[in-house]
Amino acid sequence: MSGDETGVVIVDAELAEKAAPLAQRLAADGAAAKLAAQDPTLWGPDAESEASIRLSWTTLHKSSRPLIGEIEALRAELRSEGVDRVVLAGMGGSSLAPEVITATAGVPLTVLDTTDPGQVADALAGDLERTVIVVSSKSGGTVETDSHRRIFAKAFADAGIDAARRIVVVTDPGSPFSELAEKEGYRKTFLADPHVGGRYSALTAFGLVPAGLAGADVARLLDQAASVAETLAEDTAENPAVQLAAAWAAAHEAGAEKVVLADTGSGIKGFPDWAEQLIAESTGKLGTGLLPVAVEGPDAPGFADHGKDATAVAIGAPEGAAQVSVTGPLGAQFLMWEFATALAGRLIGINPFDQPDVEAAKKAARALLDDPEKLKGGEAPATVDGAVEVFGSEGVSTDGKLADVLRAFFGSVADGGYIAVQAYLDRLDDASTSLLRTEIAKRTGVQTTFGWGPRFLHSTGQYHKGGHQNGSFLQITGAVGEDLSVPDRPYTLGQLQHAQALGDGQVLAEHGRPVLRLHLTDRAAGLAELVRAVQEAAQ
Ligand SMILES: O=P(O)(O)OC[C@H]1O[C@](O)(CO)[C@@H](O)[C@@H]1O
Repeated sequence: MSGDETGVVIVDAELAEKAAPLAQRLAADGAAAKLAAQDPTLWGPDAESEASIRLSWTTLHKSSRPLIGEIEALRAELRSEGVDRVVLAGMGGSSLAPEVITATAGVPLTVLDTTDPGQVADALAGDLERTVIVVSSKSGGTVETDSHRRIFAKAFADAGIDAARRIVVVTDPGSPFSELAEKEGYRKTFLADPHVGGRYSALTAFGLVPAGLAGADVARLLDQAASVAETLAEDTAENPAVQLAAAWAAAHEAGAEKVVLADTGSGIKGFPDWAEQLIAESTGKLGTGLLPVAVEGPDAPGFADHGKDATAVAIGAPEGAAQVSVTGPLGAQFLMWEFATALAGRLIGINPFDQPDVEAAKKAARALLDDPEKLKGGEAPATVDGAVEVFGSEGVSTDGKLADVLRAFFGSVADGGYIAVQAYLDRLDDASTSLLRTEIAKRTGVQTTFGWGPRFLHSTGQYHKGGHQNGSFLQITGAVGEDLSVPDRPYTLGQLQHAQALGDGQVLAEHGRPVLRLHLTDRAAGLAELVRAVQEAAQ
């Protein structure tokens, strides 16, 4: 983990000048100290009741301490039984932080936040004799996580392993998972603080248990957070969280609602993927908010060549086109970004603790699963080009070859809008799909995000439906080789994955957004054709 001082520097003089009065306003309002003291009135009367049950994260560096011994004891116990492979089933806030923590610490953790049958089958093919699965869900009702639990429980049983001894649950008190864990006699249940929302839960049991069981030094994370906690509570314009919030809000006011995040050698692995959920789900609502755009590095398109609609934020040194630089070790950064996001919410005028538009896509997917005929896709593709079937929402041109379709699609992006590539594929075996982000951003000059479905539905999905309505959506789905059934459920993983893509596409289309779905009937061949067509379309 990076040993740098925790700090925020607004490198861009023009932005610094615009941010200064907002930072002064936050300091004069006493907002940082009130936030540290968990004052729920900071976001106005409409947000007060939700905020009053969502602020315990400001003191987790103290309240999470007792967990450390429990995690260490369980890890030692498991290792003494030869169990040293940790699989984590969890969506959004229930897996993004442990993924960053373990990647940064260099310890292996298999994260399941997918419904791709191939990706889940690969996780099942690991050595089950040595495997423990951490099933993490605040609500205890998330369909992906429950499906993984069912699939692994059966696989353990089929392999003659006592499944209950290999399932560890992290959930909120009283959730369906906590009741189930008791009934089934699962190995251990960690009950998290219900007064912390998923995206603010990095330093609760949700972040610490899977990462600690996998071997990361989670006590150190709490030390790092503690080292910056007092500074974050100071009502000064120099407070780094105040600086970051003021920079974001000033940029937003000036029409730069996109925040492009690039790592510039922080030593933290994958931080933008965690920050994406925090920023998008917290701010993207009521037709406003900040759109995080996670990019590959400071030379990547979107960062290096960003226009007036975006702010370039470096995680690490202020390289290249960076307008803001944020430094510090991971534990401190978690807390600092959470403070900054909550304070930015106050400046932008939204409630940073709800996610009003997430449910719509879940509902649409459920409705499709209940109607197998619709799900089978009676709908015929508008065009087929090689291994790619083309489906478009109303008003999206599907005429001609794939390159023509893409040319028309790129050409129709709103002024100052963005393109979101959403791939419902295997993020390990189909990893190269993410290169499409770079290709499209480079060739169109439009800010372009990339998300794996259904993972992004629990992250940036809120913004796409609730934030600024200027996105154009490119969905990619793929043929499923061998499907996996979900024990005691009337659907397979492949059907669930398909329903999630179609359901979210429907909701986006109902918001009047253009949705182009490209279905790869052969994943490898279709992807190669798609990359070629993108290059041809944007010549
Ligand atoms: O921990 P849970 O309840 O399974 O939820 C997972 C994620 O889903 C969301 O509720 C959005 O769908 C996130 O806010 C959350 O982090």
